[in-house]
Amino acid sequence: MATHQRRPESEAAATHEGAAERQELFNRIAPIYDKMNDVFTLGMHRLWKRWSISWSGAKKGDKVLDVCCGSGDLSFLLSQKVGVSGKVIALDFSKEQLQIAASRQRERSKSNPCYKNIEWFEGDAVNLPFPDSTFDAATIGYGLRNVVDRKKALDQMHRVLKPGAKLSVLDFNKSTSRLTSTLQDWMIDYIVVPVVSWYGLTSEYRYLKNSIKEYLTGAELEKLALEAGFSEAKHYEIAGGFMGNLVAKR
Ligand SMILES: C/C(=C\Cc1cc(O)c2ccccc2c1O)CCC[C@H](C)CCC[C@H](C)CCCC(C)C
Ligand SMILES: C[S@@+](CC[C@H](N)C(=O)[O-])C[C@H]1O[C@@H](n2cnc3c(N)ncnc32)[C@H](O)[C@@H]1O
Repeated sequence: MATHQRRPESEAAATHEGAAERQELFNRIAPIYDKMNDVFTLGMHRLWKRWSISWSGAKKGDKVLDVCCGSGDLSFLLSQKVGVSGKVIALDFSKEQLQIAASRQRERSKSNPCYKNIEWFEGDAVNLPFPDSTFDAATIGYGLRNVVDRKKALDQMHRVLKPGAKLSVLDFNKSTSRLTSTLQDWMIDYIVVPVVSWYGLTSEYRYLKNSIKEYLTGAELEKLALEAGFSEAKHYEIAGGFMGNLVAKR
């Protein structure tokens, strides 16, 4: 009888290879996700997200899409950018992440009604429930690397963008520099994982390391975006090469 050998810990990403496993992973880490991002980047991830929004070209009155919105960091920045006359559609397949996003929206809307322009959707990035040519801009922050079928997600984002609109893809940079990738691994192994072990989330953050290894380089992301039909694609390295942002024009 065939037995399913459990993969060694070193292939943590492989044990989260399916979409359902990743969906559960993000449900599990939702309670500490935002806090850990602030702690481990000393809040700098918020700056990188602001840059990503700027690269999207979103402006006042636009209707924009945030794919893999999670707890809503990019959605809230887009909300401020498009203002009360604009609309933000934010999609994720993690119920837990979306619950945190909606709770944050309720809280923030008390002091700034602008945030009421965000609408949350539970859905899959590879099957966006929106018509063609709907959005003036789109973002996907730390999401594309986690989507199993990245090409399909890019095809979908291309489809729902208006001609000439931009997609901004913020994520880790799969660096071609051995020093940078070694430093990334070291920080996750010796700083991130020991801390999150206090919350019993070791394998979830070990997945992070392997997902970066299995990601695409900047040049490969540019190529994939062009294959998805985008007319232009440019990848920018930020944060000393630890992170990167792809800007693709429809
Ligand atoms: C906002 C950040 C990461 C979001 C994020 C994305 C994922 O795919 C995950 C998967 C599984 C668990 C967690 C995440 C996740 O949080 C950016 C940094 C947050 C990281 C937790 C910190 C990792 C340290 C980096 C290797 C180096 C930090 C950069 C330096 C400060 C310039
Ligand atoms: C690391 S979080 C990023 C959240 C947010 N964009 C940010 O920048 O903090 C990745 C998010 O992608 C979502 N995700 C991964 N694969 C997805 C898919 N196929 N469809 C929809 N959401 C997905 C996860 O549920 C998770 O909330």
